[in-house]
Amino acid sequence: DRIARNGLIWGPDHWHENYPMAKGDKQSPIEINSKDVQHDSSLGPWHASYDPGAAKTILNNGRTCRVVFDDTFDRSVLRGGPLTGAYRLRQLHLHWGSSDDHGSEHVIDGVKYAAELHMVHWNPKHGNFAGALKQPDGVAVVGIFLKVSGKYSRILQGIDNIKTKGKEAPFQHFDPSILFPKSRDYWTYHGSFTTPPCEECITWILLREPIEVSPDQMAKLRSLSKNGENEPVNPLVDNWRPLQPVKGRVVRSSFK
Ligand SMILES: COc1ccc(N2C[C@H](O)c3cc(S(N)(=O)=O)sc3S2(=O)=O)cc1
Ligand SMILES: [Zn+2]
Repeated sequence: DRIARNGLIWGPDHWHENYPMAKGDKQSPIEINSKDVQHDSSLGPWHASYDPGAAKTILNNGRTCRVVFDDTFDRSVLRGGPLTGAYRLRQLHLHWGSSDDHGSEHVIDGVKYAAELHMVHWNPKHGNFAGALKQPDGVAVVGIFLKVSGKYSRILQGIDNIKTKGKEAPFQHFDPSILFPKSRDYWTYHGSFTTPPCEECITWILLREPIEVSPDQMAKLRSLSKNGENEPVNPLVDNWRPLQPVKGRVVRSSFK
């Protein structure tokens, strides 16, 4: 009952009962309408310098597929763009749908992508991750849209051995930079985690150019299960939060 009450089972409309931030005025995801976007010429390029050796494991936590990195020092960092200072890469994960026509959290001019990959970084000036959560400049998430096409790009090869909730496997010598598209163009706005506790501590950096994944890669993502190994099969799909109100926020772009 406690689990049901914390909204993870009842879903997004109940999260605010345990996480009041879920009804804040800087929630994510949002729809980005190009007509309302403001180009900001002061927004420079962002730079990621990731150490492939920082990658540790890939796991299925029943809600997403996550790769975790060693963030005990400035080993894999993101800087530039809208950010001040170097933010440490902590983990990456994905949100996806039950079919190719939806699955992303952010929506661009009405377009929903098949999936959205999030690279989560935190600002070490706040001491640790828990401290960073409480700061408006505490966390930076790079969002990359995935679209399905015949062209083949290997994402997260290790999905095979984390089929059920709780499964974890080594995931080493992995440089997440290979996931970046050619263009560095991005939108940026201030928002929140798209899952509880929905803290409004995130500088979102959404890449304009989607990356392409093959149908079988998407099928692999959709073959993950929410359930544990010996429980009834409950496919892990549609782990995206519905759109949240923009509430007057301005989305800026690095491009015209
Ligand atoms: C105690 O507060 C916490 C806050 C956040 C987290 N994490 C797990 C969340 O699911 C979550 C969701 C993220 S998203 N979809 O990019 O907005 S990023 C992220 S997390 O890995 O930082 C853990 C504890
Ligand atoms: Zn996410």
